[in-house]
Amino acid sequence: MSAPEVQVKICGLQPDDDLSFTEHPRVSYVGFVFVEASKRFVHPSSAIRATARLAADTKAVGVFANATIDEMASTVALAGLDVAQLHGEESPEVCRALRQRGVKVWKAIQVPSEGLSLDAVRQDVHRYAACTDAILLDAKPPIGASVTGGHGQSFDWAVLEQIAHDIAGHPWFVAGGIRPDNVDSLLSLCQPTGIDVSSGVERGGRKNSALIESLLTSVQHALTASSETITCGEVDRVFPISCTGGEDR
Ligand SMILES: O=C(O)c1ccccc1NCC(=O)[C@H](O)[C@H](O)COP(=O)(O)O
Repeated sequence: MSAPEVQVKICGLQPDDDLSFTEHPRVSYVGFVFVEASKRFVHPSSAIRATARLAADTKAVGVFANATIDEMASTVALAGLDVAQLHGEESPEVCRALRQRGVKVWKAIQVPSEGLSLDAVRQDVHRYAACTDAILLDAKPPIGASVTGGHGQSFDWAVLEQIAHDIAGHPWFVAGGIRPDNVDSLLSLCQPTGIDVSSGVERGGRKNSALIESLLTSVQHALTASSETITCGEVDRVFPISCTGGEDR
Protein backbone atom coordinates (compact mmCIF):
# COMPACT_ATOMS: atom_id res chain seq x y z
CA MET A 1 0.00 0.00 0.00
CA SER A 2 1.12 3.57 -0.49
CA ALA A 3 2.14 5.76 2.42
CA PRO A 4 -0.16 8.64 3.43
CA GLU A 5 0.44 12.06 1.95
CA VAL A 6 2.23 14.63 4.07
CA GLN A 7 3.56 17.68 2.26
CA VAL A 8 6.90 19.24 3.08
CA LYS A 9 7.73 22.93 3.16
CA ILE A 10 11.39 23.94 3.36
CA CYS A 11 11.53 27.49 4.72
CA GLY A 12 14.11 30.25 4.82
CA LEU A 13 15.66 29.92 1.36
CA GLN A 14 18.07 32.40 -0.16
CA PRO A 15 17.67 33.59 -3.79
CA ASP A 16 20.58 31.61 -5.21
CA ASP A 17 20.09 28.38 -3.24
CA ASP A 18 20.30 25.04 -5.03
CA LEU A 19 16.63 24.14 -5.66
CA SER A 20 17.16 20.61 -6.93
CA PHE A 21 15.52 19.22 -3.77
CA THR A 22 12.20 20.65 -5.00
CA GLU A 23 12.12 17.89 -7.63
CA HIS A 24 11.17 15.50 -4.81
CA PRO A 25 7.39 14.97 -5.05
CA ARG A 26 6.88 15.51 -1.33
CA VAL A 27 8.35 19.05 -1.41
CA SER A 28 5.27 21.10 -2.21
CA TYR A 29 6.34 24.45 -0.76
CA VAL A 30 9.42 26.57 -0.22
CA GLY A 31 9.44 29.61 2.03
CA PHE A 32 11.08 33.05 1.88
CA VAL A 33 11.26 35.22 4.96
CA PHE A 34 10.32 38.87 4.43
CA VAL A 35 10.83 39.85 8.07
CA GLU A 36 13.72 42.32 8.16
CA ALA A 37 14.88 41.35 11.67
CA SER A 38 15.39 37.73 10.57
CA LYS A 39 18.79 36.30 9.73
CA ARG A 40 16.95 34.69 6.79
CA PHE A 41 15.53 37.95 5.44
CA VAL A 42 15.26 38.14 1.67
CA HIS A 43 14.36 41.27 -0.26
CA PRO A 44 11.25 40.76 -2.45
CA SER A 45 13.13 41.88 -5.57
CA SER A 46 15.77 39.15 -4.90
CA ALA A 47 13.33 36.36 -4.05
CA ILE A 48 12.04 36.43 -7.63
CA ARG A 49 15.42 34.93 -8.71
CA ALA A 50 14.42 31.76 -6.85
CA THR A 51 10.66 31.72 -7.45
CA ALA A 52 11.26 32.09 -11.20
CA ARG A 53 13.28 28.83 -11.10
CA LEU A 54 10.66 26.77 -9.25
CA ALA A 55 8.83 23.94 -10.97
CA ALA A 56 5.16 24.69 -11.59
CA ASP A 57 4.05 22.29 -8.85
CA THR A 58 6.29 23.80 -6.16
CA LYS A 59 4.59 26.75 -4.49
CA ALA A 60 6.38 29.75 -2.99
CA VAL A 61 5.35 30.95 0.47
CA GLY A 62 6.24 34.40 1.79
CA VAL A 63 6.65 34.71 5.55
CA PHE A 64 5.54 38.04 7.05
CA ALA A 65 5.15 39.39 10.59
CA ASN A 66 2.84 42.36 11.19
CA ALA A 67 3.29 43.80 7.70
CA THR A 68 0.48 45.90 6.23
CA ILE A 69 -1.97 44.39 3.77
CA ASP A 70 -0.58 46.61 1.00
CA GLU A 71 3.01 45.54 1.76
CA MET A 72 2.07 41.87 1.71
CA ALA A 73 -0.01 42.10 -1.48
CA SER A 74 2.73 43.98 -3.32
CA THR A 75 5.44 41.55 -2.14
CA VAL A 76 3.31 38.59 -3.25
CA ALA A 77 3.09 40.15 -6.73
CA LEU A 78 6.73 41.29 -6.94
CA ALA A 79 8.31 38.09 -5.64
CA GLY A 80 5.96 35.71 -7.49
CA LEU A 81 4.48 34.10 -4.37
CA ASP A 82 1.56 31.70 -4.05
CA VAL A 83 0.87 32.01 -0.32
CA ALA A 84 1.37 34.57 2.46
CA GLN A 85 2.22 33.02 5.83
CA LEU A 86 1.38 35.44 8.63
CA HIS A 87 3.73 34.95 11.54
CA GLY A 88 2.88 37.95 13.72
CA GLU A 89 -0.19 39.22 15.54
CA GLU A 90 -2.36 39.60 12.45
CA SER A 91 -6.08 39.57 13.26
CA PRO A 92 -8.70 37.44 11.48
CA GLU A 93 -9.78 40.69 9.74
CA VAL A 94 -6.31 41.08 8.22
CA CYS A 95 -6.44 37.45 7.01
CA ARG A 96 -9.83 38.07 5.43
CA ALA A 97 -8.77 41.35 3.80
CA LEU A 98 -5.67 39.74 2.30
CA ARG A 99 -7.71 36.86 0.92
CA GLN A 100 -10.07 39.37 -0.63
CA ARG A 101 -7.04 40.66 -2.53
CA GLY A 102 -6.70 37.17 -4.04
CA VAL A 103 -3.86 35.98 -1.78
CA LYS A 104 -3.87 32.53 -0.15
CA VAL A 105 -3.26 32.95 3.59
CA TRP A 106 -1.73 30.67 6.20
CA LYS A 107 -1.75 31.83 9.83
CA ALA A 108 0.91 30.72 12.26
CA ILE A 109 -0.37 29.95 15.76
CA GLN A 110 2.13 29.81 18.58
CA VAL A 111 2.06 26.74 20.81
CA PRO A 112 3.93 27.24 24.11
CA SER A 113 6.34 24.50 25.13
CA GLU A 114 5.56 24.90 28.83
CA GLY A 115 2.70 26.22 30.95
CA LEU A 116 0.53 25.30 28.01
CA SER A 117 -3.03 26.52 28.00
CA LEU A 118 -4.40 24.20 25.36
CA ASP A 119 -7.73 26.04 25.49
CA ALA A 120 -6.13 29.27 24.25
CA VAL A 121 -4.44 27.46 21.37
CA ARG A 122 -7.68 25.69 20.48
CA GLN A 123 -9.55 29.00 20.47
CA ASP A 124 -6.98 30.48 18.09
CA VAL A 125 -7.22 27.44 15.83
CA HIS A 126 -10.98 27.81 15.76
CA ARG A 127 -10.81 31.59 15.06
CA TYR A 128 -8.26 31.36 12.27
CA ALA A 129 -9.53 28.20 10.57
CA ALA A 130 -12.55 30.21 9.51
CA CYS A 131 -10.54 32.88 7.68
CA THR A 132 -7.44 31.16 6.26
CA ASP A 133 -6.37 28.56 3.73
CA ALA A 134 -4.26 26.73 6.33
CA ILE A 135 -3.17 26.89 9.96
CA LEU A 136 0.49 26.48 10.88
CA LEU A 137 1.17 25.36 14.45
CA ASP A 138 4.63 26.58 15.44
CA ALA A 139 6.56 26.69 18.71
CA LYS A 140 6.20 29.88 20.70
CA PRO A 141 9.50 31.81 20.35
CA PRO A 142 11.90 31.93 23.31
CA ILE A 143 11.51 34.89 25.69
CA GLY A 144 13.35 37.92 24.33
CA ALA A 145 13.54 36.61 20.76
CA SER A 146 13.50 39.35 18.14
CA VAL A 147 11.57 37.28 15.58
CA THR A 148 8.56 35.00 15.87
CA GLY A 149 9.81 31.89 14.07
CA GLY A 150 12.73 29.85 12.85
CA HIS A 151 14.23 29.07 16.29
CA GLY A 152 14.65 25.33 15.86
CA GLN A 153 12.59 24.64 18.97
CA SER A 154 9.65 22.28 19.13
CA PHE A 155 6.60 22.19 21.38
CA ASP A 156 5.04 19.17 23.06
CA TRP A 157 3.63 17.26 20.08
CA ALA A 158 1.35 15.27 22.40
CA VAL A 159 -1.13 18.17 22.19
CA LEU A 160 -1.55 17.63 18.47
CA GLU A 161 -4.02 14.81 18.71
CA GLN A 162 -6.62 17.06 20.34
CA ILE A 163 -5.89 20.00 18.02
CA ALA A 164 -5.99 17.77 14.93
CA HIS A 165 -9.38 16.54 16.00
CA ASP A 166 -10.64 20.15 16.28
CA ILE A 167 -9.22 21.15 12.92
CA ALA A 168 -10.34 18.13 10.91
CA GLY A 169 -11.12 19.09 7.33
CA HIS A 170 -8.97 22.23 7.33
CA PRO A 171 -5.38 22.08 6.05
CA TRP A 172 -2.82 22.31 8.86
CA PHE A 173 0.95 22.30 9.12
CA VAL A 174 3.31 21.61 12.00
CA ALA A 175 6.51 23.63 12.42
CA GLY A 176 9.18 24.18 15.04
CA GLY A 177 12.29 22.15 15.67
CA ILE A 178 11.54 19.40 13.15
CA ARG A 179 14.70 17.54 12.08
CA PRO A 180 15.62 14.36 10.18
CA ASP A 181 16.12 12.55 13.51
CA ASN A 182 12.84 13.50 15.18
CA VAL A 183 10.30 13.73 12.34
CA ASP A 184 9.38 10.07 12.84
CA SER A 185 8.19 10.83 16.40
CA LEU A 186 5.95 13.57 15.07
CA LEU A 187 4.48 11.47 12.26
CA SER A 188 3.90 8.50 14.54
CA LEU A 189 1.62 10.76 16.60
CA CYS A 190 -0.32 12.37 13.78
CA GLN A 191 -0.30 13.12 10.09
CA PRO A 192 -0.83 16.78 9.36
CA THR A 193 -1.38 18.18 5.86
CA GLY A 194 2.25 19.16 5.96
CA ILE A 195 5.38 19.93 7.94
CA ASP A 196 7.47 23.10 7.78
CA VAL A 197 11.21 22.85 8.41
CA SER A 198 13.98 25.43 8.54
CA SER A 199 16.76 25.17 11.17
CA GLY A 200 16.72 21.36 11.11
CA VAL A 201 17.96 21.25 7.51
CA GLU A 202 20.58 23.99 7.82
CA ARG A 203 24.34 23.79 8.21
CA GLY A 204 26.37 26.96 8.73
CA GLY A 205 23.20 29.03 8.42
CA ARG A 206 22.31 27.79 4.92
CA LYS A 207 20.01 25.06 3.66
CA ASN A 208 21.92 21.80 3.24
CA SER A 209 21.01 19.34 0.47
CA ALA A 210 22.16 16.26 2.42
CA LEU A 211 20.05 17.21 5.45
CA ILE A 212 17.02 17.89 3.26
CA GLU A 213 17.48 14.48 1.61
CA SER A 214 17.81 12.87 5.01
CA LEU A 215 14.61 14.59 6.20
CA LEU A 216 12.68 13.40 3.14
CA THR A 217 13.93 9.83 3.62
CA SER A 218 12.90 9.91 7.29
CA VAL A 219 9.44 11.23 6.38
CA GLN A 220 8.97 8.40 3.88
CA HIS A 221 10.08 5.75 6.40
CA ALA A 222 7.85 7.17 9.13
CA LEU A 223 4.77 7.25 6.91
CA THR A 224 5.37 3.76 5.58
CA ALA A 225 5.82 2.47 9.13
CA SER A 226 2.64 4.15 10.32
CA SER A 227 0.54 2.63 7.55
CA GLU A 228 1.83 -0.93 7.65
CA THR A 229 2.65 -3.53 10.23
CA ILE A 230 4.57 -6.66 9.42
CA THR A 231 3.36 -9.70 11.28
CA CYS A 232 4.93 -13.14 10.69
CA GLY A 233 6.07 -12.10 7.24
CA GLU A 234 2.68 -10.71 6.21
CA VAL A 235 1.96 -7.07 5.60
CA ASP A 236 -1.21 -6.00 7.39
CA ARG A 237 -3.06 -2.81 6.70
CA VAL A 238 -3.81 -0.75 9.78
CA PHE A 239 -6.28 2.07 9.77
CA PRO A 240 -4.76 5.57 9.62
CA ILE A 241 -4.56 7.12 13.05
CA SER A 242 -7.20 9.61 13.99
CA CYS A 243 -5.46 12.93 13.44
CA THR A 244 -5.31 13.06 9.67
CA GLY A 245 -4.95 16.43 7.99
CA GLY A 246 -7.15 18.44 5.66
CA GLU A 247 -8.36 17.37 2.27
CA ASP A 248 -6.79 20.20 0.26
CA ARG A 249 -3.66 18.31 -0.80
O1 LIG B 1 12.74 31.68 9.92
C1 LIG B 1 12.77 32.82 10.34
O2 LIG B 1 13.84 33.44 10.48
C2 LIG B 1 11.50 33.53 10.70
C3 LIG B 1 11.56 34.83 11.17
C4 LIG B 1 10.42 35.51 11.52
C5 LIG B 1 9.18 34.91 11.41
C6 LIG B 1 9.10 33.59 10.96
C7 LIG B 1 10.24 32.90 10.60
N1 LIG B 1 10.17 31.59 10.17
C8 LIG B 1 8.91 30.94 9.99
C9 LIG B 1 8.91 29.54 9.52
O3 LIG B 1 8.05 29.20 8.71
C10 LIG B 1 9.84 28.50 10.05
O4 LIG B 1 10.00 27.53 9.08
C11 LIG B 1 9.20 27.87 11.30
O5 LIG B 1 9.16 28.83 12.31
C12 LIG B 1 10.02 26.66 11.79
O6 LIG B 1 11.35 27.01 12.01
P1 LIG B 1 12.40 25.95 12.61
O7 LIG B 1 12.02 25.69 14.02
O8 LIG B 1 13.70 26.65 12.48
O9 LIG B 1 12.33 24.71 11.77
